Amino acid sequence: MDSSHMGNDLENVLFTEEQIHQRLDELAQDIGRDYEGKDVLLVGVLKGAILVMADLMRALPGSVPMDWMAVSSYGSGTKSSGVVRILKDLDTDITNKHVLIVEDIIDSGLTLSWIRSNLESRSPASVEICTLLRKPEAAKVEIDCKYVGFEIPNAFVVGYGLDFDEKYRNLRDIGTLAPHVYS
Ligand SMILES: O=P(O)(O)OC[C@H]1O[C@H](OP(=O)(O)OP(=O)(O)O)[C@H](O)[C@@H]1O
Ligand code: HPA
Ligand SMILES: [Mg+2]
Repeated sequence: MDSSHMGNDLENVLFTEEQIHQRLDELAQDIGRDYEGKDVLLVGVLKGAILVMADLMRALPGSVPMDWMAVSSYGSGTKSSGVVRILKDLDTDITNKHVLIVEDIIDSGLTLSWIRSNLESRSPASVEICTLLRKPEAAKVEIDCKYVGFEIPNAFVVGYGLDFDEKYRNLRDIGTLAPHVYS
């Protein structure tokens, strides 16, 4: 195991574990109220959303089922080309179901834009999105996202599920990476 201190690789902590949990609790209250009397299926997007899902679902009232999709952006080799391939599809038939997509971050928006229209083509009762983070300045497509944890500036962030080269996902806080890490 890499024994270096991941926390030292952060330039700035943007959100502590406590702030993240508190915000997810607030979102869970809104979601619980909006879906009162309805069955909702949480759909997480692997892998970044695993911790958002874990904390959000435990803050929701009642029993809430979850399912997962894994997708890969590819094409030019750059991140989020907008060309998306399904690596793992849902196990669940979502026809006539209320679907709430759970994400860690909306950056360009290309990933979620594709996933949303893919899910909408399956005749669900509804599709909404809950994301912990959104970067408004980075948007290449507008996404109608009902539940947003925090809006952040256009900087690369890691921690709480978010990675740089598959590292830092297990950091408890979310922060920006120090330049020495990628130079
Ligand atoms: O709005 P976009 O510009 O499309 O970027 C956002 C997506 O990119 C990241 O996932 P990534 O594809 O890196 O995979 P990961 O979740 O496994 O980290 C993140 O978790 C979002 O799913
Ligand atoms: N950090 C980690 N993964 C990401 C980001 C980010 O800022 N944007 C899209 N995927
Ligand atoms: Mg992701």
